[in-house]
Amino acid sequence: MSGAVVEAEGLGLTFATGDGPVHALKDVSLSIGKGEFVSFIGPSGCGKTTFLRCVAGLEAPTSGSLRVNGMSADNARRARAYGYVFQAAGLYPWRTIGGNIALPLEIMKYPAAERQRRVRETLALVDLAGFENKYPWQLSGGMQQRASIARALGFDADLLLMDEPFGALDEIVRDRLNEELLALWARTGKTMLFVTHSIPEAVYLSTRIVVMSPRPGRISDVIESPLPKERPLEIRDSSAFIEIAHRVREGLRAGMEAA
Ligand SMILES: Nc1ncnc2c1ncn2[C@@H]1O[C@H](COP(=O)(O)OP(=O)(O)OP(=O)(O)O)[C@@H](O)[C@H]1O
Repeated sequence: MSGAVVEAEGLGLTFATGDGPVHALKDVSLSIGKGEFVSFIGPSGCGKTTFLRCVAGLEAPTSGSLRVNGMSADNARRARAYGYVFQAAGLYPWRTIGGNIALPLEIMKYPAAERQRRVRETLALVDLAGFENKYPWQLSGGMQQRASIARALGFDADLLLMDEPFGALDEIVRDRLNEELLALWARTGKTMLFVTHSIPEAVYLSTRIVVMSPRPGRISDVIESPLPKERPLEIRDSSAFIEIAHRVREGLRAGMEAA
């Protein structure tokens, strides 16, 4: 066994639609090791969400193979191998922030005291200590997104799947959350799969950037980041950062031209 957290080999997914087949993914091969921070970037419709949903066992590939934590994606889903964070925070408005974070733990039948402990712990991790009894509408958009990350962290999965979690936020809030997410990643050592449309966000966060292109959705470039693990926001002005951003942009352009 390779020990990879995610191992995709020749992965393909074709949706049968009324207008004919849609090749959402074609021949995607990628191995993601423990503790990596991998971003997926590409134009709308290139299969980023579909790939994440395959890893999550929510979509069944039509060709190739996929292992998550050494098992089928379906079994990994059953074993609750991952936390999933969506673009919209998706908190239940009638539950408090603590109640929202506790919900998956209730479903998994964690005892009340353990639920309480984990709610407190994850809220502290995302810098929301003390907000347990507030309702989602009492929090800003950025705080709600942090609460949804806390919910995904609550049951200690080693793998976090994040689909454009900060896409709807303004740039200043997004910068702050990017910094916090990096700190959280450094503290927890989790494996991150992160979908984004933003080149600076992908370059700032990732140890590896997967550039995708559409029709059919496939990988057009994989970029290893030479940036150090410690990354103050100012690193975005460094020549190393600008160079990687340039390569991502070129990869996106080449992918669009080939499509
Ligand atoms: N359930 C489905 N049935 C049919 N086609 C689908 C389905 N889900 C996705 N697709 C198609 O598959 C392709 C890839 O979609 P996907 O949502 O993975 O792209 P994406 O890169 O995440 O796009 P975006 O950046 O807009 O979120 C698109 O052409 C989409 O229309």
